Amino acid sequence: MQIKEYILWLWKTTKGVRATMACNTIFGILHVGTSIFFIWTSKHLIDIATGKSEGPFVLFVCIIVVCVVLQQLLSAVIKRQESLTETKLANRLRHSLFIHIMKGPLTSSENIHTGDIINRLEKDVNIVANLLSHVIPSGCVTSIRMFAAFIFLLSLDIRLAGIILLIMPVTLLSSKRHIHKMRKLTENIRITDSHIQIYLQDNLQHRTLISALSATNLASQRLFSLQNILYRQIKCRTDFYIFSRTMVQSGFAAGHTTAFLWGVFCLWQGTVTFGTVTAFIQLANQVQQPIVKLGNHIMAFIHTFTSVERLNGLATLKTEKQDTPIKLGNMPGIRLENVYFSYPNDDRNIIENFSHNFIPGSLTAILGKSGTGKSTLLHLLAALLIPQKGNIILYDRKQEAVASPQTRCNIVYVPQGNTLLNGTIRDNLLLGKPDASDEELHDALIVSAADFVYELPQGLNTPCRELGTGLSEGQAQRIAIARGLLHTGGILLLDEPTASLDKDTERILLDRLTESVLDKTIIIVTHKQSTAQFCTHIVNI
Ligand SMILES: Nc1ncnc2c1ncn2[C@@H]1O[C@H](COP(=O)(O)OP(=O)(O)OP(=O)(O)O)[C@@H](O)[C@H]1O
Repeated sequence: MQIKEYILWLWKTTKGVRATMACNTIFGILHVGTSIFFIWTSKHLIDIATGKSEGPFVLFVCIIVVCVVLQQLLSAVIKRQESLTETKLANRLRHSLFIHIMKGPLTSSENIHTGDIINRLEKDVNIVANLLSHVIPSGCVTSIRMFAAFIFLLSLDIRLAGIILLIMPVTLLSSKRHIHKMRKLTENIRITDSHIQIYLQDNLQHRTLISALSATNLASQRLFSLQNILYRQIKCRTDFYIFSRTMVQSGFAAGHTTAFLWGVFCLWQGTVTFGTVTAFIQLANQVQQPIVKLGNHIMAFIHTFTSVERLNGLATLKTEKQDTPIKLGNMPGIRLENVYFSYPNDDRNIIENFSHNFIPGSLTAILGKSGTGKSTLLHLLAALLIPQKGNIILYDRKQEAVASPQTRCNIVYVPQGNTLLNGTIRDNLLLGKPDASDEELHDALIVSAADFVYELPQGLNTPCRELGTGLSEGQAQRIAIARGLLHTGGILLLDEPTASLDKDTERILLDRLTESVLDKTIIIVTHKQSTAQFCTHIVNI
């Protein structure tokens, strides 16, 4: 990413909070104004006190008190505003990226591990939000503070101001080589950090398996070595940063000391007043703090490059076109004509010249060896994948439509395995139909042979913990079928719905499905002949 694109990306991200950011900057400038005014007043006050000039002593004391109170008030307002802007920015950015990823086609984000996505949405978003809400407004104010202090110094004594110019080695930090090296170091750190998050997520999610394989020690060693890599990378960046920072600060310290000694010398010579020297020392501080701050801001700006690149990687993932859904009649059919499909970066045709007509109201079993492409076929029917060649057409008596995200409203897809989300059984069912009544929930649970729910102590309010923990695989699958049945859509796709069921439960489920679901075209992927026997059609792939 080029610096221009980086800045443009940041600019776009500030949409909606630009006014607040501008306000924060204005408050910061007011803070600078009061600081400079404070210094000017204190100079005069000291000159009046030491008899070098005349003026209203009490008025100057009052002005100083007002300046101090104003500074405290402004600091409090700035802190509050910065914190609120940061949260707002982070929420907006996280929300828009979340929606973007969720709307993407199946193949768009699957090369990025969920752990990495979460790491980006958490840490990189926070880094960017901090830069925009805090670093940039503060950088503007800091530069103005330096400039104002310098002009004031110039008005006091041109020679003292000249000395201040010597203490600007901060430019070292913005040299091209320096930026390039910091970017590289930060990039490596963020990648390793993501690897650790992926590793933690995988291992924690599969901790039962890891224990069963007695691989806890191995898991611990691997985590330790990943953490060691991160430690070394952070150490390397910290050393480099501390070295640059020390160079900058040493330059400043030398300039500051020279300036101070020069001021004392002028006082000794009687060429400046005591008030001027006090003002000078305060102004030198007004320059010192900003220089240190500016150095940190430049670092934060460089660190954020990597985060912006990582977030841009998510923001540029493909999305599906969001057009008006095409709703077909109650019981549509679906026709495949010479369909070819292969996954990206894989030359193999998983689906090759496949044709079949799933007629309205039919109940079809798709049989085939493991890995032959049965789940892929369901994904194609649901338009979660798009074929390279051939047509997939949904139709009813009146119209036809090529399978696309727009036709997905006609599809109810129940994937393989446990797909329950964190929440209660009721929450999971309502995902299928948010306004479903208890009676509708009851009917769907009966048809999917999941009436065991009513025997659980908490019934519909039973919590489904992570990945449906607390329920058996077969129970979770039947609740997922009930959820699918609640969803509107005339084509029901079931991927291995009976895989975890005993013979009796399998029969009850299929009996009830065939008796009650009369308004849907049903397609079942299965390995079991016993399931296929219930179907009106069989397709082998
Ligand atoms: N996201 C993917 N990217 C690349 N290749 C994939 C992807 N998903 C599946 N495949 C490949 O596509 C082939 C078909 O997979 P699919 O899951 O459709 O098989 P299946 O018939 O449903 O298998 P099973 O009966 O074991 O569930 C496999 O060889 C698999 O390696």
